[in-house]
Amino acid sequence: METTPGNTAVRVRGLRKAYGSHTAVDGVDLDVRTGEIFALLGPNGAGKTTATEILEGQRGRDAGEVAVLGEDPARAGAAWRARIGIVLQESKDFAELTVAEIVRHFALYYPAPRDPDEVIDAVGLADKAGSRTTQLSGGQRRRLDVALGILGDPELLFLDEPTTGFDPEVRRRFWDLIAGLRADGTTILLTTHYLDEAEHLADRVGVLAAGRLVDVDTPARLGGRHLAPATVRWTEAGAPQEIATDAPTAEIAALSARFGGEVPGLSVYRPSLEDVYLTLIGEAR
Ligand SMILES: Nc1ncnc2c1ncn2[C@@H]1O[C@H](COP(=O)(O)OP(=O)(O)OP(=O)(O)O)[C@@H](O)[C@H]1O
Repeated sequence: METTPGNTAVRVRGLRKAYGSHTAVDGVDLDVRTGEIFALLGPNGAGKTTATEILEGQRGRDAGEVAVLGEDPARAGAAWRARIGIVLQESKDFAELTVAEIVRHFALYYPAPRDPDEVIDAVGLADKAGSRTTQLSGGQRRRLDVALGILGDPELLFLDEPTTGFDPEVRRRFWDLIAGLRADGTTILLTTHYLDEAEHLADRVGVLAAGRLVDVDTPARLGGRHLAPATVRWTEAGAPQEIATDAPTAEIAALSARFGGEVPGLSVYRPSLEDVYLTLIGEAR
């Protein structure tokens, strides 16, 4: 089976989609490389869900070229569908079934599924295998969604806001699970509103604003973040002081020499991913 031309899992050129007079996706070019975690960021209504649903083959497009695992999702069939995994924002409802029953049932839909018990274990639900979904917490429901998304052993996994409502510890464990999937070779396209999640997980991020992709880069370089000066702050004569500098270490050494050791209230600040993200979407308005 053909995987991907030039190690590209997703290739999009000139993608356009309008709902009536409203253009939701407005000429997007995007490449997701095989084996990477790519995070799509953007404010509410930016077009993330529309774009990903087109890539998943769940929504038609008005214009543009799209290749996902080498095939056009608008025309691809069941064999292609078995190579992708999808975790939607909303959980499905399976009130009367247990976790194990659901996972075993859905395994029947795939030509070469992963072992259901191993998948339940991988998402940390082994001790809930006999529980009905109504007895699960929100975070546990989300883990079941992910279990179903990875059950077919997909080459490409779509994760739509996977950790909404998770407590911090569960989020960390979930991140480990996602990083483990990447380590196993799964390509992951993630949409999220959590900048720390993108920073922790993503190899590259793309920022979508009003249907246009305004920047694509690593979390460290997005929006020229790596080039931005650092701000050194300290307290002197009871008043806060600050200086923007490309050489914070030299500034601190000079300050330390001047104070004869410890510099009161010393901190070094660099723009966070959230800072550059907010600047990028502000400029796009
Ligand atoms: N089925 C639809 N019919 C009409 N307009 C739609 C439809 N789906 C989405 N839209 C509009 O298209 C735009 C993009 O929506 P989309 O759901 O793709 O954004 P999003 O980036 O996923 O937002 P969020 O972060 O809130 O999930 C929005 O203005 C939305 O109102």
